[in-house]
Amino acid sequence: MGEILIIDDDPEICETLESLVQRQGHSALSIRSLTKGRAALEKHCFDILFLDVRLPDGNGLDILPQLTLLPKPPEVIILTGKGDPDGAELAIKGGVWDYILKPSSVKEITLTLNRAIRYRQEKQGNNGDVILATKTIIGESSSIKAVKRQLLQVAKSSSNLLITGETGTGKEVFARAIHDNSVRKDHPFVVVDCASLTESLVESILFGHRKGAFTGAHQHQQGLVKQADGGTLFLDEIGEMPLSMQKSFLRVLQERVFRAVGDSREQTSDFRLIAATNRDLDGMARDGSFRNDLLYRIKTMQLNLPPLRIRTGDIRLLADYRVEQLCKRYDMAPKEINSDFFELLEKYNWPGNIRELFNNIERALVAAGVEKQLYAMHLPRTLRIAVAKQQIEQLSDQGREITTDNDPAVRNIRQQLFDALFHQSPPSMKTFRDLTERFYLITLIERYNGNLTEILNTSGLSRSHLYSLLKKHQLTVAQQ
Ligand SMILES: Nc1ncnc2c1ncn2[C@@H]1O[C@H](COP(=O)(O)OP(=O)(O)OP(=O)(O)O)[C@@H](O)[C@H]1O
Repeated sequence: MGEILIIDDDPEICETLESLVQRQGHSALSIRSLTKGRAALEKHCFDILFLDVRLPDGNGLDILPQLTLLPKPPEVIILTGKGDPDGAELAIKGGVWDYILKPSSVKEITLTLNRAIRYRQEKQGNNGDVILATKTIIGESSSIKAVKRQLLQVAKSSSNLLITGETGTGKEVFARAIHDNSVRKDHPFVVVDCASLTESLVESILFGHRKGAFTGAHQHQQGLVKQADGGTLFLDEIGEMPLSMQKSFLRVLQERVFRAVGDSREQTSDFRLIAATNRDLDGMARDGSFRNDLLYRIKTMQLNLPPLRIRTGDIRLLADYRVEQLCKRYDMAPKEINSDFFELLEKYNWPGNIRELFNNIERALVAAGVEKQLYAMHLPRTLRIAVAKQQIEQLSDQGREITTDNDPAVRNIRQQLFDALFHQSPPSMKTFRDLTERFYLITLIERYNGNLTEILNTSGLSRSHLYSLLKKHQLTVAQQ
């Protein structure tokens, strides 16, 4: 049995909550103001606190810092109204357990309350410590540290969660870590890849089917939603879920009730939903390709993962981790990583993020074979060319103001590009010609400091030909 405190100035809400709480076998105390609520919390230890945001003598959220000072702070469930859209966000940032939007169904409040009580009991059996199992989440940059802190917060709650981030940023890794750090960790973590669901089979895969429900349904089949009962249902790439399915899924989310294909009985499943996407769901909702009401439901809480290019400081850690992991997996002797290997990795902008980084490292390891050290030259040629091109682009942009022919960076990059081009199979004639044409022009512009007459004399090009080449390579001749 738990002890529940309700702080809300609305007598009707207090009454409803009190009777609901008591029906679940807990004791309840209602208080109508913030000041009296503070006093009650000082005097007595409560397990759960239902807290209204707008109170006659202040904002309910202001009480949160005081709670952290209590020896055994209660789990907080915020009661927030529709007119207070920031309430939920502030509440989550303040580290509360969950929030309920007023008015809410009795079922929804009961579910939230029961989860909070269950969490509380487990936590007490645990001395109150939550151990963050993030061994698989590598990174020490400030942006990843901030997301790890949020991970700890959202793992405490059972609210629906949307993880956003570019492809390969680790959305599934985070979803698993949240599950592993939650009270549901001993129950299944079920992954649904929405991109691979075909419209005809989607209902049966998610909700299951009865024997004979359709041609080919030779036996009863349990769906993924039921398999996630007690655990976490992870909907990967939710933006790909067919519109027809979004409607049925919304009902499951609201009521946690569903019907298997060909079955007249309803079944229940108590799962925590985590959805992930690299698409702009708000934009999709605006143009009608994603249901607004479903979006509103799934993004009760949100976690946004940073792209690798804004946390280049983590690249070394990730590379070390991956090399060690692969050496163990393939039973290879540990390899040392040369600094030029890291330097090259740090120069690339990684549109495919950590997945792309890991793939390239694996290819380098294969290329290195039994060699003890990993060098930049072991990295795939395509990557080295991309880095060289990227740098030349940067330099030629800057070149209008700063580069000189003696700039070691320019020479170094050219060398890198030629090494990269001829290290394995040579490029096509056209690629090679385009690249060398570009270097040639950049070199002339630098050498003659943008003096058009000298560039024309040396190159032997006609003025119109030179201009068309400059246009092709997006270069300009500017005197310094
Ligand atoms: N912080 C991290 N530490 C270690 N490995 C990571 C981290 N983040 C991602 N990875 C690894 O990167 C790869 C891609 O991760 P994951 O599949 O979770 O990305 P994703 O964002 O779900 O990708 P997609 O959008 O394409 O589904 C996996 O091999 C994963 O183990």
